[in-house]
Amino acid sequence: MYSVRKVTDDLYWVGANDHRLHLFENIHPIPRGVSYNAYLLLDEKTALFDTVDWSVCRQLLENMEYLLGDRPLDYLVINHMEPDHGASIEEILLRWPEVKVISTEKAFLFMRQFGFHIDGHELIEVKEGDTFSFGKHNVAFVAAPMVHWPEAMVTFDTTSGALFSADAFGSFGALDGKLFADEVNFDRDWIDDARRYLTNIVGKYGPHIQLLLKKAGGILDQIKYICPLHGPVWRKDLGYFIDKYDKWSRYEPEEKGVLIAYASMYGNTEAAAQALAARLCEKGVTNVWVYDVSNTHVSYLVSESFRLSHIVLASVTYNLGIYPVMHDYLMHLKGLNLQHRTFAIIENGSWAPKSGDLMQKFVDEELKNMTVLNERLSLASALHPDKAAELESLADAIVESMA
Ligand SMILES: Cc1cc2nc3c(=O)[nH]c(=O)nc-3n(C[C@H](O)[C@H](O)[C@H](O)COP(=O)(O)O)c2cc1C
Repeated sequence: MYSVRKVTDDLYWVGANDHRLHLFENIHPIPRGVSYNAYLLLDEKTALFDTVDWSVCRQLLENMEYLLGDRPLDYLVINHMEPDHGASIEEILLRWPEVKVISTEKAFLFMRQFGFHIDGHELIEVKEGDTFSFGKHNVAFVAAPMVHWPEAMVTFDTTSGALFSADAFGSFGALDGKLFADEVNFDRDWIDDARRYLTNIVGKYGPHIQLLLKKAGGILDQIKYICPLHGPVWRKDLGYFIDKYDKWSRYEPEEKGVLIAYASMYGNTEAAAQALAARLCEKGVTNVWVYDVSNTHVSYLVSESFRLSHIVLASVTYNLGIYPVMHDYLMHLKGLNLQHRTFAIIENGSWAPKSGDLMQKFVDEELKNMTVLNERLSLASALHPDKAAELESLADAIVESMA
């Protein structure tokens, strides 16, 4: 059975939702599922913008057959050919052998690399600034390299103001009937998954997102809809989400607040993390979030690190090193290029505490544009009352640095 939503009079969402996949890219948990969005334009010519993951191809086909009726599919526009969107390309070509495929040179190369049989079909290679007409609707193609793959482009419908934004402006989370961001409480129910999606998946390519935002900036007043490949479509309050993207891609925190990430085996470092959280709240800083790195998936830690201005690393020493799970979290921050945060350190060890120096070295040498506060809390096995003054000065230093 078809399941489509109308975006405009002649543009339809023909994608599908997936609640079965546990790990997006086989790494990021998606407890709220995910949507694969594709859009069908019924103009004088018909055009499908992107396809869907293979797991939901059947739904895409039913949606298209319903809307097309006796009409042929004239064009397939591929903005992004990563398999969660491109996997159904070949099926579309098999069912509509006359369809002409519009995409970038690199995307065609990737299609061949992935083994799609595209040759023998009419391929229309486009690049930055090229335009095309489907009848009433004229579109312009805009290169979006590394948002999130090098072949990516976005397509702007200059007639309707719809921006087919590929992976940009996407989010984890299945739509479950609600297509538009204004049909949900986005700021309450979606923003965390949108941030987790963007920061973990494209976080490394902030400058490339900035480039795309600059291009979009020139036509901001003409953009009426943002149609991403995952998550809700935007037709109201576009500035809210564009502003979030701007912050994330400039590595600026959204909020003044403290993330306390602790690594603890027997609970003593955890107790110190809790004591610090309590002291901070006592001093009026209540935007404090405490996470155990061992039972929090790193994608959430990354997302929270992008949200908040301050990060406290509290780790036991483990075989003269940083606790491995904490080290993994730090490696993710490095890989995703996070910058402009203030760090504080709590270390623990029973015979040769090293984690403090090592975490400091990591932040200083492996991350960019970070500040580490001088005050450090160093524990020999457990936090005792004789450390109250050190704890206090660490809390004070954090509060002062937030002013
Ligand atoms: C496998 C293992 C390796 C450890 N390596 C060190 C070490 O190199 N140096 C050290 O001072 N303590 C080491 N410790 C001890 C813990 O870091 C220490 O007991 C710490 O206080 C535990 O804090 P927690 O209660 O938060 O787990 C090690 C403990 C384990 C289990």
